[in-house]
Amino acid sequence: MARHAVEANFDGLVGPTHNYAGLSWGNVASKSNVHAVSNPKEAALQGLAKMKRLADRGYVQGVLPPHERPHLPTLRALGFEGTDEQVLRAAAENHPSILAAVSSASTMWTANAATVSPSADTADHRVHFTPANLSAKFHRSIEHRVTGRALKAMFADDAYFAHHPALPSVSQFGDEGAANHTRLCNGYGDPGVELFVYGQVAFNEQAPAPKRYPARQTLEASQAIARLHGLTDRNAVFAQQNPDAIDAGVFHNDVIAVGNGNTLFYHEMAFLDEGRVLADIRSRLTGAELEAVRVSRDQVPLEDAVASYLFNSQLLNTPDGMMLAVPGECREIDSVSRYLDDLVSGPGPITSVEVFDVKQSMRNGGGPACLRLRVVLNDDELNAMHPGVLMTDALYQRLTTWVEAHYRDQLSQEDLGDPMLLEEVRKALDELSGILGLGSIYDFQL
Ligand SMILES: NCCC[C@H](NC(=O)CCC(=O)O)C(=O)O
Repeated sequence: MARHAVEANFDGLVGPTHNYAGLSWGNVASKSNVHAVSNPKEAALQGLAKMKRLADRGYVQGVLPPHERPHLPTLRALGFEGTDEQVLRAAAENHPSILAAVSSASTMWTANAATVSPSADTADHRVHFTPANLSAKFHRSIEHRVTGRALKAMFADDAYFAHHPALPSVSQFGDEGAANHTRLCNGYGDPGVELFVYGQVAFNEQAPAPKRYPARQTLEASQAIARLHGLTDRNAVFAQQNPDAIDAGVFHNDVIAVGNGNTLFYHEMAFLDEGRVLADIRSRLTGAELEAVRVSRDQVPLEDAVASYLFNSQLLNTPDGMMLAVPGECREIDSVSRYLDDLVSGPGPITSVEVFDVKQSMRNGGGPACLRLRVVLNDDELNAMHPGVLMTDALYQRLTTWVEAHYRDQLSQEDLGDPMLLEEVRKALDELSGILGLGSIYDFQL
């Protein structure tokens, strides 16, 4: 008999240095908003409002803390010396691009924090976590150590939870975490099928690959994660992303597909070999029939899918079907808005659509799905995890007050070298570790 389990969603709390630095070549929004002035306070409040709304609807909602940025240990490792102020000044004056990279609040996109396999799928029946090395982008490659610490603090009991270090940080093992990983299942507590989507085969130069933009995830990385998590051919499927989609700005699979339960919602351009992917899932899925909700180019052109982030939505169970939690931009693009109206009035599994305003994050290429890490937990595992990070009315109030007290309402590239900003961040994060009860996870606290 399957255990009762829930899908808990852990959203990344937006950090106080949220800014638009244009760091992600291949991510259209990041490039087109380069050097716009950001509003970190609004960004964090938008994220908290999303978490609160979903928690109020009865979903298990948690929060992952932001990291210390600018990250002084990285600047020191790159040879910047002296007091913190001197290090910051030297970086700001001589290497503003490096300072921007170590100042990114990119840990908000927790779909890239880790890959998580639920205990119903793994050989040792524990929940397995591997933080993503994010080696494709320097600003993101510095996330995994602190992410690993936070995940260990939240899921500490090794009777239930297994933590692996990130894969080797080289392009051959480029790993972007759950953004390229979807689980199909009957009930959450039933054994499922884990779909790993990769952009490129690293050790075969002849294999199909994008021409314009980088493929961030390799097959070899996905296979390594599956091995580490104790998955087998019976419950893991590996599928190549369509290289043309990557070249059109689909830098992660979660920009073009999302799955929940027995349903895979995807664009026809998502996979290199769509027929094989569906057949591989169907032959492994037990207890349920796969519902493939396919969106054609005629319904939604690929560029509209990328601009609206239609597929970067959360697909959530409701009492009478499934709800698609979409970013506001989906209602601003005609083809997408029309498609959504048809979708919910049709016979398929997706029965409602709700709009979430995460514009500050969207302008860096992060929609509702990028902002959350899914962790399927059975009742014992939910009881065993650290409860201080789970969203309640009280935690929402505390975090909102905390953001109001510590965050700026505008931030430009010039502000990143301000020593006051670093001080504000450390003070805020020190207080936050207390609020969340996670202990010391930041370098400045060790
Ligand atoms: N899953 C969504 C990730 C978005 C993220 N954007 C960024 O890092 C842009 C940051 C900037 O350009 O300032 C990325 O591309 O990895």
